[in-house]
Amino acid sequence: MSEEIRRGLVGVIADESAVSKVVPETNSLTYRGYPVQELCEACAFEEVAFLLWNGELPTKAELAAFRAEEASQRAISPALHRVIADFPKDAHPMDAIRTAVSFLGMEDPETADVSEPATRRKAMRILAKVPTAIAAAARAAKGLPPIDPDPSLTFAENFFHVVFGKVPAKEVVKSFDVSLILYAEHGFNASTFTARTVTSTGADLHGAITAGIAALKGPLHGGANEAVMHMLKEIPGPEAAAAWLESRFDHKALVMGFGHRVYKSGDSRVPTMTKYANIMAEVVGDRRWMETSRVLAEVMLERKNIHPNLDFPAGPAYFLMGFDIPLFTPIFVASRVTGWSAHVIEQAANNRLIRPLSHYIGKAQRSVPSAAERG
Ligand SMILES: CC(=O)SCCNC(=O)CCNC(=O)[C@H](O)C(C)(C)COP(=O)(O)OP(=O)(O)OC[C@H]1O[C@@H](n2cnc3c(N)ncnc32)[C@H](O)[C@@H]1OP(=O)(O)O
Ligand SMILES: O=C([O-])CC(=O)C(=O)O
Repeated sequence: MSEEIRRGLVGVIADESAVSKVVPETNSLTYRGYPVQELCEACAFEEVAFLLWNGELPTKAELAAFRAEEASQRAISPALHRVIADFPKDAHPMDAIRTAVSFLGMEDPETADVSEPATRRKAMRILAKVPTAIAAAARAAKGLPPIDPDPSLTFAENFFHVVFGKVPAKEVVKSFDVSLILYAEHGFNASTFTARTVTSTGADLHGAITAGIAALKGPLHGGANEAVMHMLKEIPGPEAAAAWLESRFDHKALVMGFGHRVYKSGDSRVPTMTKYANIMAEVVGDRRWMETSRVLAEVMLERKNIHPNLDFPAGPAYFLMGFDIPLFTPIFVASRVTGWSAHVIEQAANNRLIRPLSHYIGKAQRSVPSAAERG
C-alpha cells in the first residue's frame, strides 16, 4: 500500500456517487444530470429535493404528493418546543438546530430503523421540521413566541412565515428559493462526507445529519456565509474595499467567501446567486453591499487570482432579505438536509465502513515506567 499522505484528502476519490457532478474545469454543477442554473430558473426547491432523493424530477402528481407530505410534517412536538425555549439565549442558532435535530432523533418513531424506506420517511420529517425548529429557537432567543407553520405555504414561503410572521414579495421568495436550490447539494464536501462517514458505521439518519450540521458550522465551510456579512459590515464602503483587502493581505488573513477546494477558476453557483442578490439589492433599494462585494471580487481576482464561492453572494442576499446574520448558516442547513439525506441513502445502499489510515509520527514504542520511576 502506498505511503503517500493526502492531507485534507485533497484530490482523493473516496467513492462513487450518482447524486451530483462538479466539474471544476468548466465550472459546471449538475444534480442528477441537470445543470443547477437551469434548475434554479425552472424549478421550485421542493422539485429539486424530490430530484435529489429520487433521481428524476417529479410529475405534477408526484410534486403535489411531496408538497402535501412535507407540509403535513412541519409541526414540532411540545417537548421540543420546551427544550428550545430553555436553550441559552446567546446560543448560536447552529448549535440550536444541531441540538434540535439530535432531539428529533430521540422522538422519531423510526430512529433505529436504517432501512431505505424508513430513512426516506425520516428525511422528509427532518426536512419539514428543521425550519420550524430554526425559527422557534431564533424567536425564543429574542423572547418571542414560536409561530405555527402554515401548510398552505411553499417551503420557502413558510420559512419566512415561521421566522417573521409574514411572507415577503414574490421576488424575495424567489431569490430565497434559488439560494435553497444552490445550497442543496455539492458532492463530497466536508459536511456530506461527515454524514456519509457516520452512515458507514450503520448509524441512523438523525445522527448523520446532526454530525453534518456540526461540520457545516465551521467558517471554512457553511459558516462562511455569516463571516462574509460580518466582513462586509466592517468595510466602510466600496471606495474603502481595496485598501481594506490590502490590509488583510498584509496580515496573510483569509478573506471569507473566497476560494474553494474543488473550483479553482470560479464556483458554478456564484453567477446565479449574484444575480438574485442584485435583485434583492434592487427590491430593498440598498446597493452598498453588492457594490462593496463587486470591488472585493475584482481586487481578489487581480491580486490573488482567487474567485468567490457561493457564500459570498449568499451572505448579502440573506441580509437584504432581513435575516439576522446568525441565521444564515441554519438556512444552509434547511437546504442541505436534502443533499445529506440523498448521500446517506446512497451510502447505506452500497456501504463500506469509512476508515482511512494515518502515518504514525509519535514516540517510538517504549515500556511503561513504574509509579516510582515517574516521580
Ligand atoms: C459552501 C462552502 O463551504 S464554500 C467554502 C467557504 N469557505 C470560505 O469562504 C472560507 C475562506 N476560504 C478558505 O479558507 C479556503 O479557500 C477553503 C477552505 C475554502 C479551501 O481551502 P483549500 O482547498 O485548502 O485551499 P488552499 O489552502 O489550497 O488555497 C490555495 C492558496 O490560496 C490561498 N487562499 C485560499 N482561500 C483564500 C481566502 N479565502 N483568502 C485568502 N487566501 C486564500 C491559501 O492561503 C493558499 O495560499 P498559499 O498557496 O500561499 O498557501
Ligand atoms: O464543496 C465544498 O467543499 C463546499 C461547498 O461548496 C458546499 O458544500 O456547497
